[in-house]
Amino acid sequence: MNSDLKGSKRNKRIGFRFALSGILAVVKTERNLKIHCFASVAVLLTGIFLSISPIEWAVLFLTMGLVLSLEVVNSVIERVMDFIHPSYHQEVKVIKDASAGAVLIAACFAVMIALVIFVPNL
Ligand SMILES: Nc1ncnc2c1ncn2[C@@H]1O[C@H](COP(=O)(O)OP(=O)(O)OP(=O)(O)O)[C@@H](O)[C@H]1O
Repeated sequence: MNSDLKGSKRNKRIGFRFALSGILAVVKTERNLKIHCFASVAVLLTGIFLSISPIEWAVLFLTMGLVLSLEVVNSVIERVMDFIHPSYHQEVKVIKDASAGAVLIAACFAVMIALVIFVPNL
C-alpha cells in the first residue's frame, strides 16, 4: 500500500472504525466479554457512589482496561485456533486453556483491587 495513503488522516479514521467494529463483533458473540462489560459498569457505578479519589479511579481504569482487552485477545486466540484447526487437538486445548487462564489471572487481581479500593470507602 502507498505510504502517503497509509499515514493519511482518513486512513486513521478508517482504522479506528475497523477497530471499533472488531470490538463490537467480539462483544456480540462472546458471553464472557459481556459479563466483564457488565462488571465494569457495576464497578463504575460503585466508584461514583463511593466518591473514590482520582488515583483510585486511575487504578480501576487501568485494571478494567487490562481485563477487557485480555478478554478480546482471548476471543481472538480462540477464533484463530478454530479457524486453523477446527477439530480436537491436545495442543489447541493447551493454547485455549492458557489464553483463558490469562484472563482469569487478570480478573482475580481485578477483584482484589476492587476490594482494596472499595472496602475502606464504605
Ligand atoms: N479444537 C479444540 N481442541 C481441544 N480442546 C478444545 C478445542 N476447542 C475447545 N477446546 C476446549 O474447550 C474450551 C472452551 O473452548 P471454546 O473455544 O468453546 O471457548 P469458550 O467457550 O468461548 O470459552 P472461554 O472464552 O471461557 O475460554 C477450551 O478452553 C479447551 O479446553
